[in-house]
Amino acid sequence: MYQVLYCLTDQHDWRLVALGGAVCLLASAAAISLFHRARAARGGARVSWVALDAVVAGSGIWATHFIAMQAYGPGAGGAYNIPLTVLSLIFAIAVTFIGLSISVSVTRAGLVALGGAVVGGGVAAMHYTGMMALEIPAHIGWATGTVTVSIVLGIVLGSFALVVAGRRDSLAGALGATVLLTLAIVSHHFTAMGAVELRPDPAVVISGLSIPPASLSILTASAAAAIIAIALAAALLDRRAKGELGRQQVVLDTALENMSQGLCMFDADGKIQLFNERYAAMLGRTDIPLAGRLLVDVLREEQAKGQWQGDAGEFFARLVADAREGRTTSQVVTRFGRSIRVVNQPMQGGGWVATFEDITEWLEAQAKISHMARHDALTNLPNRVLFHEQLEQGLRRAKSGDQLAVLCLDLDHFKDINDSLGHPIGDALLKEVGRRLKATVGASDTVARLGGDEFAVVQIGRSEEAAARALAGRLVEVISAPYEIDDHQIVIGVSIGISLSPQDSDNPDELLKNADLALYRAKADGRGTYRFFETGMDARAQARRLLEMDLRAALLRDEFEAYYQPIRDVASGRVVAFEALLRWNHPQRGLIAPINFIPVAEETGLIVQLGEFVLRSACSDAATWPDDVDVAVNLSPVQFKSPNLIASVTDALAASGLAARRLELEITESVLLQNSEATLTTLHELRAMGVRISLDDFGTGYSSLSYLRSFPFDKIKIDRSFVSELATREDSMAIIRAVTGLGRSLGIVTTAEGVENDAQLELLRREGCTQAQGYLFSKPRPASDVALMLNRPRLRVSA
Ligand SMILES: Nc1nc2c(ncn2[C@@H]2O[C@H](COP(=O)(O)O[C@H]3[C@@H](O)[C@H](n4cnc5c(=O)[nH]c(N)nc54)O[C@@H]3COP(=O)(O)O)[C@@H](O)[C@H]2O)c(=O)[nH]1
Repeated sequence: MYQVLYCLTDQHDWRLVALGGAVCLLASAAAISLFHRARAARGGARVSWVALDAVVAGSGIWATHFIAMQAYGPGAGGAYNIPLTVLSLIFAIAVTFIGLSISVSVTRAGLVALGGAVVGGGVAAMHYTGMMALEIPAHIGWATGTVTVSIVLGIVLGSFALVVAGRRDSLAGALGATVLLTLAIVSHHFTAMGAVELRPDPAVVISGLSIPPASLSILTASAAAAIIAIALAAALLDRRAKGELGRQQVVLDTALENMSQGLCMFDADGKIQLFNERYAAMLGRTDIPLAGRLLVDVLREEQAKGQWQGDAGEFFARLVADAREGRTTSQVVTRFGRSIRVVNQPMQGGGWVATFEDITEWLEAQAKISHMARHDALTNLPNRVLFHEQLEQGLRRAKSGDQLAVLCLDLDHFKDINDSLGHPIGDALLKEVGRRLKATVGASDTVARLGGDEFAVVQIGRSEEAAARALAGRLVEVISAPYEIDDHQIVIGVSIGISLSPQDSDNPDELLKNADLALYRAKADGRGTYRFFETGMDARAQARRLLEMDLRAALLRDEFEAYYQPIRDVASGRVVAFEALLRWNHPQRGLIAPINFIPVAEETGLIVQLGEFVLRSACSDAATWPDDVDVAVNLSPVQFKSPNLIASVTDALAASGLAARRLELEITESVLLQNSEATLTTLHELRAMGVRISLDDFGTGYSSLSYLRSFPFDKIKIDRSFVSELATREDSMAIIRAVTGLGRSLGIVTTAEGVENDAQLELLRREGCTQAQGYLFSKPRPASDVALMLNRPRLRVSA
């Protein structure tokens, strides 16, 4: 120690020592600044920063050494061996590069210190190589102990310098590290100089390959200038980088605080490094200190306040482990009644970023969409999709011995209500029907709206046939009870088809199809009732579907033809009219009678087209007949629902040129049964055109006499069932007598249908019946036979 002090005070020029110290401080400051830049960079950029740092630090150590050597009195007369001097600079730079490379790339303090120790070792390597370059007329010896101390000082202080520098990039840290690195270099140098033992010897010759002190002064001054330049450049770069960093920080902060998600960044230990306000607000952590705290501590604090439940330690350990093993996790948690999706994304180099998204509204929208996809918007009942699922579930869950019933419901004539009262009333009616259905079925039964006016029910139990029968009866009753909607009194019936599982099928689609077939039967049987599925319904429905397809094709292929049957005046025997009767010339099945296709044509609405065809044909054929022969055309009740009826009659008359008075339209009582106000208006309009109206099949309905009062018919046609029983049944005779009497007193023509023999004709003549029609005169025949039928009173040849 004394030796070192003596060396410093007595053997050195203090002005140059101060200069060396200043150069060393400057070089150390630049080296530490560059060290921070290198630590912040990655890959190739980091290597460049480390290399520049090594040049600055190595040159600084080297320049400090040689400036200090200029201050060293005993060495003043000497020179410096050039190769060793250069080698000392190379050692300084190379060893420093190795040490810095280690410290820059690691985080553990021990390893950072190891890098610092290597830098300290580089200082020593440079110093002693530089000392070997010194050529003076003396022998240089070394005090081993002091040499060791000098090396240890360089290594230890070098380690501390880089550990402090590596801890954080702050001004205090940078200053501390700069001072420590300066101390490492300076303390090593002067301790090492204290170890020098000179034995003067004039015989020692200075080699030719040496550099004189004056030249060395220039060299060290250049090195110092270079260090100052590099230090200034580094400082500038540092300032710029920090400025850029600051701007980026502002941008990052703005982005963080304006994002809709909450964000929190944790280091590898689970300590909160960064978070935004949204995160704190979303998790209700605004009043808890968060920055720099372990998440587990935050959770425990919340737990104490009753704001967090669970095992905080276990939860935290799992998060840390997931991040360590690179697992991204995602879950939805509920906080303060809100649903929050949390995603924990591990980061490279340890730690994780957690993002928090409030998905409450999104989940609600999802639930709404899913509800809408499976429910009917009008009634809020399950729709066909959900009904199918529930039916499948019911079938799966049904225990052995359980039975399941599917009831398909269709409102009777709902379309009429929609058409006459408008859709808002129709909608309100459907809603009320849905409500009544729900109120009537059992708690475990399912009600659905399959579309339009179709509803369905699934019933599960042990004796389902009896239960289904009881429920169907109740439903018919409940749905048929009057409705009061917007001051309208509405009455509507319902038809129900029922299929049972397992007997009818255990397949949901089959069960629905079978219930549908049974529903079709319920409608065909007069509506307002229920029917169970029976085997064979399927075949009948299939046949009906085929017939419907066939009918449509037949219309396109023009396979229909109007036949005519004469109607004779009973008194004179003259043909007064022909009744047009439709026939289907089927290419395979031959001539088909209307009884076999009119009902299907009526159900499908095809009767409208067929009726128009008969009207057109009848009018154009009749226009070619004698002027005193009329034509009668049958009108179906379905044609009265078509808004085109008047137009098609007008068109048929106009197109044929037939006088309206020669056209007779035959309607049955069932026409008057439906929406009678509108029907009567149409009948009056037809009548006003000059067309005559007959009441067909008289006597087969329920209230024939009251219908005679409701419209002034031109003709009553007595059904052939009375005529055929004339000879055998007294009451038939009485009815014919009553009707002909009624006709006479009301001034209405009466026509007896189905006259097959002279006896029947004779009786009718006696009772005063006006006209007769039947096989006695002729069967219905094609238009080409009209002339024949006009000329021959009897034409018994079959048609
Ligand atoms: N809406 C329309 N309905 C039509 C049309 N064409 C026919 N029809 C209706 O089809 C039903 C069956 O008609 P059809 O098989 O032609 O039978 C008619 C006559 O052949 C039959 N008739 C006549 N005389 C006798 C007889 O002496 N014996 C006997 N067993 N049958 C006889 O009666 C049918 C005519 O009846 P009606 O119409 O009541 O005068 C039938 O209900 C037709 O109305 C059409 O174009 N449109």
